[in-house]
Amino acid sequence: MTRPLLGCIADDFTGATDLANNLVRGGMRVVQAIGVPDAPLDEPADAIVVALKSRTIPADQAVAQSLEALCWLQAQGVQQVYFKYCSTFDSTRAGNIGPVTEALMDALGCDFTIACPAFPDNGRTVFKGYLFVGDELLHESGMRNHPLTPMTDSNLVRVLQSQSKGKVGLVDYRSVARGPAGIAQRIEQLRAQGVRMAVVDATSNDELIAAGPAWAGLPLVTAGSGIAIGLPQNFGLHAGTGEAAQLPPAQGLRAIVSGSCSVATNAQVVEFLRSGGAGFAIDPLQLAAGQDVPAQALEWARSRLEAGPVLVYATAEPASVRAVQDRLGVEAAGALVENALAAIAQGLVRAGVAQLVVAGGETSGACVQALGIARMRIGPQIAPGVPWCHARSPLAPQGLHLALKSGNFGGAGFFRDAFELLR
Ligand SMILES: Nc1ncnc2c1ncn2[C@@H]1O[C@H](COP(=O)(O)OP(=O)(O)O)[C@@H](O)[C@H]1O
Ligand SMILES: O=C(O)[C@@H](O)C(=O)COP(=O)(O)O
Repeated sequence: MTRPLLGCIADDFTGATDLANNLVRGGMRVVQAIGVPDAPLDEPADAIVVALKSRTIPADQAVAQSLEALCWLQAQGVQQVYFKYCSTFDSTRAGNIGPVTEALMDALGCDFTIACPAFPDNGRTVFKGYLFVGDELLHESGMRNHPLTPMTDSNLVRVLQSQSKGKVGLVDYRSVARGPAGIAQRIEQLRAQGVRMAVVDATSNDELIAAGPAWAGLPLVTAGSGIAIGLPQNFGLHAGTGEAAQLPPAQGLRAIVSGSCSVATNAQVVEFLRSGGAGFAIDPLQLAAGQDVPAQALEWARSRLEAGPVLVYATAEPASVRAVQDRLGVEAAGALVENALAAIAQGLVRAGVAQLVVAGGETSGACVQALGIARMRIGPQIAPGVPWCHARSPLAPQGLHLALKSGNFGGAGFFRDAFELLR
């Protein structure tokens, strides 16, 4: 069996399918594992993505889990390691991008790496070290109100430096415009200045593809999913050489579980309800008061599932999220809602749902773990960064289709578009 070339560690589950999707589109055969597998890889793959739920946990735990993933990936013989985080650089004050990056560098004996969240297909661009989300700077975008990782500084050199011991620098757009030779020259300058990590400017797919060869010699790259489109060429693979898995035909009932409070998800929920979709809103304060909200949601869903996709959502606008957090605390509110949505996802699958969209990275982590899924196959793309996947679960031995939607990905009609693609 061929050895995998690229070993990836993703800090959340939507991010993992996003990266796997871009690698597949770039020509790689990809295996996506949920958590660190307890056995060696048993199928041919060019890349393996290990999905962790480590974005918002304490930094020391994120480091420990990432190092465990690294160890397993090294045992599979990977040649390069890719630490995948969010294209909006989602982090807490403590990290975890800086601490995990530095721990991986130390373990790999690597003295330099890059940090590039650019994902132009979804409007994430980096210019002079500043991250833009569409036409807005990161700190002016909806990300300033994220329930768990509010992003209030758009200067990524400053953000990464605040989480890191080593020195952070910038490979700016002028060097990137000169292609791999210009980038190599800039990296040498930065190394001479004692810089260990460099944010990389990138504003287009063309730049990311052209820059790809510049990363070939790095044992570790850290990024959103964007740079993945430039990596397969380093291993002699190109778009069109691999293909998205042919997923089995879709069967079973359809549902959406949404715990994302991001701007795009709020618009998607509004649009689904506006167009006549059936929705059940979860009130976190009722959960906190001990009401069996999951049972109520499942009771509500059971009579509606035959008629078409149902939506169960905790998605809310920032003011309402803040009010809940003020009452319950940020972490407690997040965990309460995630656990409830995970129990609902389990109940829905037990009730015959086999086409499930989950909106939100932390939410997806909680749901996929609750479904006992170990591995996912990547299928066709619904929207940039969001593929349909297929997985086996002890609750659905025949398998189920899953789409893990990152909070800010997808247009307003995403939920209906997703099911339409499976028809
Ligand atoms: N109404 C709500 N009030 C407070 N917290 C909420 C509410 N709805 C969802 N949450 C929490 O907000 C977080 C959203 O994060 P996540 O699922 O990663 O979404 P995104 O992909 O948009 O970042 C989760 O921890 C979720 O449980
Ligand atoms: O890179 C991205 O933006 C996504 O792949 C991602 O990580 C999304 O995280 P959530 O918005 O928390 O789903």
